Amino acid sequence: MMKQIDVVGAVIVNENKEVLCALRSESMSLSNYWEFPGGKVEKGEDHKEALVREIKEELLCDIQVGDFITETLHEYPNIKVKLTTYFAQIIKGTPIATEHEKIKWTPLKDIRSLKWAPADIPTIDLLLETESCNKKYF
Ligand SMILES: Nc1nc2c([nH]c(=O)n2[C@H]2C[C@H](O)[C@@H](COP(=O)(O)OP(=O)(O)OP(=O)(O)O)O2)c(=O)[nH]1
Repeated sequence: MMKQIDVVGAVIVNENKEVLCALRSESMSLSNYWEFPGGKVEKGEDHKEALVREIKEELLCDIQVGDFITETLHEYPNIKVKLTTYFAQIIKGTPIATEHEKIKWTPLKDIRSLKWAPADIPTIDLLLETESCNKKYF
C-alpha cells in the first residue's frame, strides 16, 4: 500500500488580507510548486501543535491557528498526502523563509496565478468561493 502522510497547511492572512504563499525549493520534493507553509504531523501532536511548530521552524515566527478550512486526500506518484488546512494569523515576528525558495504575500484575487501543489487546489477553490463568508479573515 502507498505510504500516506498527515500534513497540515496554514493559510496565514495579514492585515492587508493577503495570503502567505511559500515556494518549495530545489532540494524539496514537489520543487517549484507553491504551497501553504506547514508540514507533517508528528506522533503525539495534534494539528494545531504541528502547525505552530512547523511555522516556527520554517518561518521563524509565531502563529495563532484559527478555523479549519478543509481536508483533501491527494495521491502523488510516490506518496498519498492527506492535507488539512487552517486559517492562521501571525502573533509574533516576521516570516523569514529558512527552507523555502521564497515566500510571498499574495492578494486573494491573484492567488490562482501561482502554480500550486495539486493537493492545495481544493483549499484555493474554497478560499475564493467563500471569500464573502470569511469576513473574519478577509
Ligand atoms: N507543507 C505543505 N506540504 C504540502 C502542501 N501541499 C502538498 O502537497 N504538500 C506535500 C509536500 C510534501 O510531500 C508533504 C509535506 O511534507 P514536508 O513539507 O514535511 O516534507 P519535506 O519537504 O520536509 O520532505 P519531503 O517531502 O521533501 O520528503 O506534503 C502544502 O500546502 N503544505
